[in-house]
Amino acid sequence: MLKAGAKVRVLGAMSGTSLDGVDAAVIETDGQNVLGFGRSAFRPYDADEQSILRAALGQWGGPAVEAAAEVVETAHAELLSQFDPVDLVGFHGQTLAHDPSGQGTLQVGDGAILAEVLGWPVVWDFRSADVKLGGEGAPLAPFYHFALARYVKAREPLVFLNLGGVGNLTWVDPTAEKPEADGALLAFDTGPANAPINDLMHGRRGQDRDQDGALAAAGTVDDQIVASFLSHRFFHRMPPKSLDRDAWGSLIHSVETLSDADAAATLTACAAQAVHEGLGFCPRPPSRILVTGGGRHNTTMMKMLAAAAQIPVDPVEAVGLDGDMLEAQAFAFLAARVAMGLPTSCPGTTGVRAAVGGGTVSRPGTLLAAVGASGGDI
Ligand SMILES: Nc1ncnc2c1ncn2[C@@H]1O[C@H](COP(=O)(O)OP(=O)(O)OP(=O)(O)O)[C@@H](O)[C@H]1O
Ligand SMILES: CC(=O)N[C@H]1[C@@H]2OC[C@@H](O2)[C@@H](O)[C@@H]1O[C@H](C)C(=O)O
Repeated sequence: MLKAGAKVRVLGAMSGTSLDGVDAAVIETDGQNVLGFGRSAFRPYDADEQSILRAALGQWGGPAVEAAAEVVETAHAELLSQFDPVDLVGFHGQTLAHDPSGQGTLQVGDGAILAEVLGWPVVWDFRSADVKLGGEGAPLAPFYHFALARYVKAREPLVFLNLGGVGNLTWVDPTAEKPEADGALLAFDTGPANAPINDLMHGRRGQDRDQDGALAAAGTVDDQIVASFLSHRFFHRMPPKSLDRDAWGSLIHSVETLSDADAAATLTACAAQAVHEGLGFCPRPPSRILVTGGGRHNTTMMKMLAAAAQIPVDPVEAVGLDGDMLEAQAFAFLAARVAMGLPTSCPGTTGVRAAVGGGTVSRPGTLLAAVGASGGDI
C-alpha cells in the first residue's frame, strides 16, 4: 500500500472497445491531484490480433477468451516495457463482455503476469469490486475527470464526454470537496458512439472508420430511425447506467436499406442525439462540454453535438489536455488511488452502494514465488 498523498509516477494502459490498439501514458499524481504528464505511446493491434479479439467479444470463458488474453498481455508487455521505470502501472485490459446485473464484467489480460514481465507493481481488475457491490462497474474515468476539472481550474459545472466505441459522459462540479462527495459527479454511458459507425464502414466498405465523418457529411439523416432509436428504454433509465459494446447490434440493421452515406449520417446522428438525451439528466446545466476519445475527430459528429447541445462543445485540447491518451491517464490515476486505499467509484458514477476502491495490486516476484513454493517449473 502506498502512503496517501505520496507523489508517484504511474503508467496507465487502456485497450478500448474500438479494438484499435493499446494507449499508454505516464502521469504524476498524489492520488487526488494531477501533478504532471509524461510520455505516451500507442501500439496498434494488427489485423490478426483484431480478429482474435473480435472472435472473443461477448464470451465469458473458453479458448477464444484465452487467445484474446494472450494477445492483450503480449501487446501490453511490448508497449509498456519501452517506458522508463515507474512506481506503479494501471492496467485496464480489454473488456470482452459486460453484464453488470447478470454475469458481471470481464476484462482480459492478467496483471500478475504483466507485473512479472515488467518488474513493476501492477494494479488491474478495476471493475469487479464495484459490480460485486451493486455498481455498473463503468464508467470509471469520472474520478479522473474530477481531478482534471480541478487541474484546468474550472469553476463551474462542466461535462467530460468520451466518444469511444461507446459514449460516456461525466458531469463534474469542480467546487465539490472531493469526487465521492454527494453531488460532485454524475456519470453514465450515453449510448453507442463510434462502434456502429465502424461496423458499418467495415461491413460495407472494408474500412475501419468514417474518416473525419466525411461519409456522414455527404448523407441525409433518417429522422424516423433516429426517433425510433431514442424511444429505447435505455434512454429513459435514470443514471448511473452502462452498456456493453454490442448492446446495440440491432441499430446497424435499422439502416440496412439506406445508402452508405445516409446510413453513416443516421448512425452519427444517433450517437449525437444519445448524448443530447443524456445531458437532460445533468443536475444543473453544464457550462461547456469537453470531448475526449476518437469521436472528437469526427467533424460531422461534433457539429451535430454542438447543434443539439447549444453550449460550447470542444475537444479537450482546448484546455491543453490530450484526448487520445486521457483514458490511459485515467487508469494511471485510478491505480494510484487503489494503491493508496482511496475510492475509485461512488453512487453517482456507477450506482455502487457506497464509495469503493476497485482493483487488485500484483507485485513482481509474487507469481514466481508462488510457483516456486508449490514446486512448479518455469
Ligand atoms: N479521424 C477520425 N475520424 C472519424 N472517426 C475517428 C477518427 N479518429 C478516431 N475515430 C473514431 O474513434 C474510434 C477510436 O476511439 P477511442 O480510441 O476513443 O475508442 P476506445 O478507447 O477504443 O473506445 P472506448 O472509449 O469505448 O473504450 C475509432 O474506432 C473511430 O471510430
Ligand atoms: C465495461 C467497459 O469497459 N466500459 C467502457 C466502455 O468504453 C466507454 C464506456 O464503455 C465506458 O463505460 C468504459 O470505459 C471508460 C474508460 C470508463 O470506464 O470510464
